[in-house]
Parts: sequence; C-alpha cells; structure tokens
Amino acid sequence: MIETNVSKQHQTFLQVLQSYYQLTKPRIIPLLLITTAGSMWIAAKGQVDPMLLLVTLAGGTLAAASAQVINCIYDRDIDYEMERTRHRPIPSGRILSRDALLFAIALAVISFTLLTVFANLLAALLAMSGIVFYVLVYTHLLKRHSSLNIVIGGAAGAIPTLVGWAAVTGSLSWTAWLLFAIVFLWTPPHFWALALMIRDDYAKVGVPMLPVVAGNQATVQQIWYYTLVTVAATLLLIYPLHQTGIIYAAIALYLGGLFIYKAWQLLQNPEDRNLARGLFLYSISYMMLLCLGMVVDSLPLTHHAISFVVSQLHFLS
Ligand code: HEM
Ligand SMILES: CC(C)=CCC/C(C)=C/CC/C(C)=C/COP(=O)(O)OP(=O)(O)O
Repeated sequence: MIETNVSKQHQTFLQVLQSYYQLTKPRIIPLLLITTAGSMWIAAKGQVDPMLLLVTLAGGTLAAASAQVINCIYDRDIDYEMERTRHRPIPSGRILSRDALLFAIALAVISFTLLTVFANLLAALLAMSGIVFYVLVYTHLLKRHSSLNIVIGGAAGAIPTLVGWAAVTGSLSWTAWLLFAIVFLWTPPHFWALALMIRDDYAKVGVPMLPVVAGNQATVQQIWYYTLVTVAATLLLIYPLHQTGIIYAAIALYLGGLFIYKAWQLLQNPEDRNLARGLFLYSISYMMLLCLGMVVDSLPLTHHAISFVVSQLHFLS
C-alpha cells in the first residue's frame, strides 16, 4: 500500500540521493562515532594512527547506516502511522523496500571489507554483530514485544566502543567492556527521557515502550537508577582500572553531577515534559563531552602539561 506511491513520484537524482541519506538516520551516527573514537584513544594511549582512525570511523558509519536502513524497512508499517516518522523515505513512498535492502547489503559488505582489510577481522565481525543485534534482537524480537526492548536492545548501540577498541588492539579487554557498559547503561535514560515526550505516538502503534506500559512515575524511577549506575560506571575508568587521569576525572564528575541533578529533577516531576526534553538533550551532550574528555585526557600533550604544572608547584613550595 505504502510503496505504490513511488512510481507516481518524479524525483531528481539529488532528491533520490537525499532519500537514501535520510534512510540511514544520519543524525544519530556522529555520536556513535564519538564513542568509537573515545575508545580508540584510550586503547592507543593517546596515539591513534590517523589512517586507522579514518578507516574505523568509515567502517562504523557504514555498518550503523546499514543497520538503520534495515530497521527502516522492518518498521515501515509503524513508521507510517507515527507523525514523527511518517516522512521517512519508505513510508512516504520515496524508496522501495527492495532497493533499500540492496542498499543496506552494499553498505554492510563495504563496511566488512574495509574493516577486515584495513583494521582487523575482530573489528569487522563486531561491526556486523552490531547490525545483527540491532535488527534481530532489538527491532525484530523486542521492540514490539517487551518493555525491556531498549534495555537489552541498547547493547547494539554500545558495540561501536568494542569496534574501536578491537581496531586498535586486535582484542577486547576489561576496559573495552567497561566502555561498552557505560554506553549500554546510558541508553535507557537517553531513550526513556525521549519516550516520555513521544509516549502517545508509541502507544498508538502498540510499541510497549516503558512509559506506555508502566507510566511516567515508574519510568522516571528507572531513569534515576540507570543514571546513577551510569555515572558510577564512568568513574571505574579512573579507579580501579587506572585508564584515565585527572582531566577525565574532573570532566566525568562535573558532567555526571549534572546528569544526576537533571534525572533527580525529573524524578520529582514525572509529568514535566520540559524536564524530560532537557534530560534527553543533555544525555547527548553528556556522552559527547565524556568521550571528548577521554580523548583529551589520553593525549601525550595533556600528560606533559600536567607534569609541567606539578613540577612548577613543587618548585614553588
Ligand atoms: C536501542 C537504543 C536506542 C534507542 C531506542 C534510541 C532512540 C532514539 C530516538 C527514537 C531518537 C529520536 C530520533 C528521531 O527523532 O528521529 C534518538 C535520538 C538520538 N539518539 Fe538515540 N537511541 C538509542 C541509542 C543511541 C545510541 C547508542 C546513541 C549514540 C551513542 C544515540 C544517539 C542519539 C542522538 C545523537 C540522537 C539525536 C538525533 C537528532 O539530533 O535528532 N542513541 N534516539
Ligand atoms: C556497530 C553497529 C552497526 C551499531 C549499530 C547500532 C545502532 C544502529 C544503534 C542505533 C540505536 C538507535 C538510534 C535506535 C533508534 O531506535 P528506533 O529505530 O526504534 O527509533 P525510531 O522510533 O526513531 O524508529
């Protein structure tokens, strides 16, 4: 029904390109790449090979895009029903599901090849497992059937941290899994804050997001617990893992304090949509700045600067 509109539309080449671009939900990808980069910088102790960085981010972009395109095909029926998603390329009839599938396969093949040849097989396999997990576990098995959909499905969005670590080291370590856990634990507050605002959309199409099935009070309580655990997890990089230093510690404590404060405000006012919006937007800045903090903290220049300041303090005292 949705796809009969395609033939009636005359699109310029540029419009077609734009539709394929939109199909990849491009606005989410930069943050996925920032988590990959943060992980790579810690793994490489501040000295990442620029070529490896470029290839890993390109491979990660293509894998995430492929996953999103398949999600757009699978969810075209509910996307058509929801105001927020109605104008996506498939429900609005600008791209056929068959063409989208070919596009998704091409993206995945290029991603796998790029990562295998220029990074390593582990990084490539992890990226592919991200696609499979997001499509099979989140989109197919959980999204429409369980309010745990994003708690478990959120693991897909945390896989880029593992891809980044594997690209640098060829293996996974406790630190890699901790970085994975940070994004995994951050996902529920990130998404449920948004879900509080668009609850009615999800209710309309029968997607059992937590605010739909359990209400706002229970959701803000869960957001509160996950926020506390997320912030606690970010501090484990400092102690006992000793992977980050004082700059990261200051950034993680400041950003984490603000995250907890915003989650606490929402806990006191579960019906306040402005607070929910504020927390959703902050969750994005939080993850972005936390990862930038990891990068800055790991740079040799930062270590030199800190040593210099410490030596000057010794000299003065
Ligand atoms: C299963 C886990 C997740 C779910 C269900 C989810 C869901 C969503 C939804 C529905 C939106 C609104 C998008 C729109 O209006 O089209 C959104 C926005 C966003 N998400 Fe997530 N998300 C998840 C995980 C992640 C992860 C892991 C990241 C990156 C680390 C991320 C980054 C973003 C960003 C940057 C935006 C804002 C995009 C914009 O500017 O419009 N999300 N998310
Ligand atoms: C390594 C690798 C390939 C990772 C891919 C992980 C990935 C694509 C994560 C994105 C998570 C996300 C933004 C879900 C949106 O939910 P939704 O699709 O239910 O949102 P909607 O309601 O807007 O359709």
